[in-house]
Amino acid sequence: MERHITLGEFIIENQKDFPYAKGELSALLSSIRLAGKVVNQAINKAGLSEILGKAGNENVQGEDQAKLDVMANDVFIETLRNRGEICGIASEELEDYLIFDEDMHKDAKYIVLMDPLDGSSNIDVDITVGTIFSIYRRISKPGESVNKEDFLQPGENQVAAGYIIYGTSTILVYTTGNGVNGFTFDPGIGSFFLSHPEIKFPDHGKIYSVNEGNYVHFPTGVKKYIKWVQEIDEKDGRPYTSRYTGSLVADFHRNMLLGGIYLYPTGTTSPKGKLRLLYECNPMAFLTEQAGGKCTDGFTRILELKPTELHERVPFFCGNKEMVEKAEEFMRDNQ
Ligand SMILES: O=P(O)(O)OC[C@H]1O[C@](O)(COP(=O)(O)O)[C@@H](O)[C@@H]1O
Ligand SMILES: [Mg+2]
Ligand SMILES: [Mg+2]
Repeated sequence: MERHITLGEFIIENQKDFPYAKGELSALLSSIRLAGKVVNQAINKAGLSEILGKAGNENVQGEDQAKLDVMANDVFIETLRNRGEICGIASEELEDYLIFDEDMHKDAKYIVLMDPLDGSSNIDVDITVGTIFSIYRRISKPGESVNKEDFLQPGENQVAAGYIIYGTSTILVYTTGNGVNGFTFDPGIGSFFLSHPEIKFPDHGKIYSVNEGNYVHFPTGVKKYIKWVQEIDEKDGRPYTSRYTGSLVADFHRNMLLGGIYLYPTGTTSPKGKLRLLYECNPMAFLTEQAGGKCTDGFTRILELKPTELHERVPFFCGNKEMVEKAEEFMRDNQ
């Protein structure tokens, strides 16, 4: 039987593809893998522990934090703090970015931005959730103190991005700009193995993912696009199928494998949309483009947007190129 290579072997083997390869990025990816295992274990037995339910405080987004949001945030921060590959981190669950100023971090070249637990509304009801991460080289010089500019870089500066999906199986999917690969966790062995090599969006998609409960609040362009996908047209396989889990990672993963579009547009209740540019949209946009798809805010390429705030939100149109271009057409024609 063909032996699946482990994530560790793959990271080392592909280190050469990375211009600055000295092993720090490989070590950083391994740290994320380690923290992911710890969070995965907690999620798998969440119902048997005190980890379900709300933590009793609000995060900077004004959302009630789930205990698992806090736990996952702590696990990733402490794992990365103890391993020295990064000089700072920003998270959905932290108001401001965190500088690691211990000596072992001073010369570290990378920073991480992350959504420790994505799909929080699904935690207590056992529906798939995830972790999203985005990695940049710092702009400030090693030895200097980390500053806001290090975190407010456009998405096209990312050196790596990915997610861990805690679903029927746990899969870590990432890119360093050389394609997208997925690794399934084997709990019996305790390792991630290459299971989804060189993931590409299929040529055509037939799935649309949007919270139609917000339909009345959507811009005209989105309303017309949704009506269009629901019309009958055998030639291009409409009506499309509606699939929406409430977890970005789960909807994105399905749509990347099967072909589809995920939309979180602006709305009268969320004038800038809901998803956060730095640790939700940028990493998914990097993966999307590496997998042959397209990702915009309805008009502009997500990866070209210049961030101004850590937790800023942007409208998000992501998926098969032709599907996103069709949605953009409706947005342009109905401005
Ligand atoms: O419930 P809504 O408004 O449709 O929003 C669902 C979206 O919000 C999110 O839950 C936001 O992420 P967090 O759970 O990390 O806050 C996405 O995963 C999901 O796609
Ligand atoms: Mg999220
Ligand atoms: Mg989250």
